[in-house]
Amino acid sequence: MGKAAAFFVADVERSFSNGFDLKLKDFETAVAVGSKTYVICGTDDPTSSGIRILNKLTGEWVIPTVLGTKPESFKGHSCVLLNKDRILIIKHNSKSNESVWFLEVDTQFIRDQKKKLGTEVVSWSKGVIGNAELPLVISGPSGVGKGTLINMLMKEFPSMFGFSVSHTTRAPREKEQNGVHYHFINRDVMEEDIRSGKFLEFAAVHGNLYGTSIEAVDVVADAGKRCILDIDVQGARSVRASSLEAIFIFVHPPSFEELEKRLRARGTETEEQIHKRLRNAKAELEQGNSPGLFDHILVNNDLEACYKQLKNILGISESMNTVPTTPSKVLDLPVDFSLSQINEKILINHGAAEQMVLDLSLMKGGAPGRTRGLDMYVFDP
Ligand SMILES: Nc1nc2c(ncn2[C@@H]2O[C@H](COP(=O)(O)OP(=O)(O)O)[C@@H](O)[C@H]2O)c(=O)[nH]1
Ligand SMILES: Nc1ncnc2c1ncn2[C@@H]1O[C@H](COP(=O)(O)OP(=O)(O)O)[C@@H](O)[C@H]1O
Repeated sequence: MGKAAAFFVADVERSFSNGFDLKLKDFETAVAVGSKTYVICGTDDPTSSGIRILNKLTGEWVIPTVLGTKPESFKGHSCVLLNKDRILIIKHNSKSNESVWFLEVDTQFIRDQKKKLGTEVVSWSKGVIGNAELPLVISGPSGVGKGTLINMLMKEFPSMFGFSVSHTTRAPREKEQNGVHYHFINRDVMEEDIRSGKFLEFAAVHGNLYGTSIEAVDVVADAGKRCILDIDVQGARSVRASSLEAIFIFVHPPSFEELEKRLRARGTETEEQIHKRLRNAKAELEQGNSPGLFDHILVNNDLEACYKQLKNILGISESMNTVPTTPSKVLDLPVDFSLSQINEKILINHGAAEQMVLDLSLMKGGAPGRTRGLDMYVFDP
């Protein structure tokens, strides 16, 4: 999404919508979007999806498929419809670093998912104050050294980077731990999860299914870290085509012979698996060079030199061991407030002389990732 356009004025409904009784409970809000009314549930009930939709033409209620990681603890909140495609939700009595959420109802991502899933779909996207660093997608043939480079980065900068733990149907290697290296999963379950829209991308690689769940990326972002995805070229292509912005890096071996040597020396695959990986490596190397897919190509010849180059691309130096961006000041949001808007600014009205403002003019990103570039500050008129 580019720069946000002028906002559509919020249409927050009370108890009735087009003559239908919405039966709103405590902490529930209703927002009209075209011929539908979205009721956002205010409870923490884990059995509830939290969202129900009234079709105002037929009076029918639908429980949509809800994608993305939903906010924890969700009681008092205020909301506003933006651009007719997403509902901005600000939690009452919360801290500014976890108060802003978007429920996407008609963005491109939602329209694509509706087509794919054949159901009503909404998706949560957390709002981030400031500019969270873009996720990093690292691809390259098996044995080229992706895992080694990623481990070096995570070891040197543990507070800066987090690994997106993929799901796979392949069997664990001896030293691999479930939930750390991969979520090892049965094929039937993974296929069902793919059908229900849990995956940002997935691909069949070397005869197994691999995929990145939306949650895997959200977990890292929620820990305030920059997410690293180790995925194959098909996966990188899918992410490139999605609305998740990222930096794409392809790791190239110095030669095919060296790749084979590393793969054998690693000693984690059978001879048959090594052959399959080497066969696939040829195609991957060709695709890695395809124009427009990768932002950077790294040749992993000397490991230390390659690692240094990777850090240069990421703009980090030896002396950095904290999050590179200056963290924004965390503000306390009042127990109760209402929202109004002036162009791309949302005013948080709570009766005090000083006013809180959420500035959306540099808003970017959105589901299946976070919504970044927001600013929140106190304004004393
Ligand atoms: N598309 C996609 N590829 C993945 C994912 N996770 C891992 N891969 C890729 O699957 C391939 C095989 O990974 P793995 O079995 O760990 O073997 P290795 O590459 O030899 O270490 C690699 O190219 C990974 O980048 C994922 O979530 N999605
Ligand atoms: N630049 C390098 N020179 C020599 N060996 C390397 C280099 N980079 C990685 N390796 C080794 O090659 C093997 C494969 O690396 P790994 O990180 O597992 O690859 P990938 O994750 O891409 O499959 C490992 O045994 C690793 O120690």
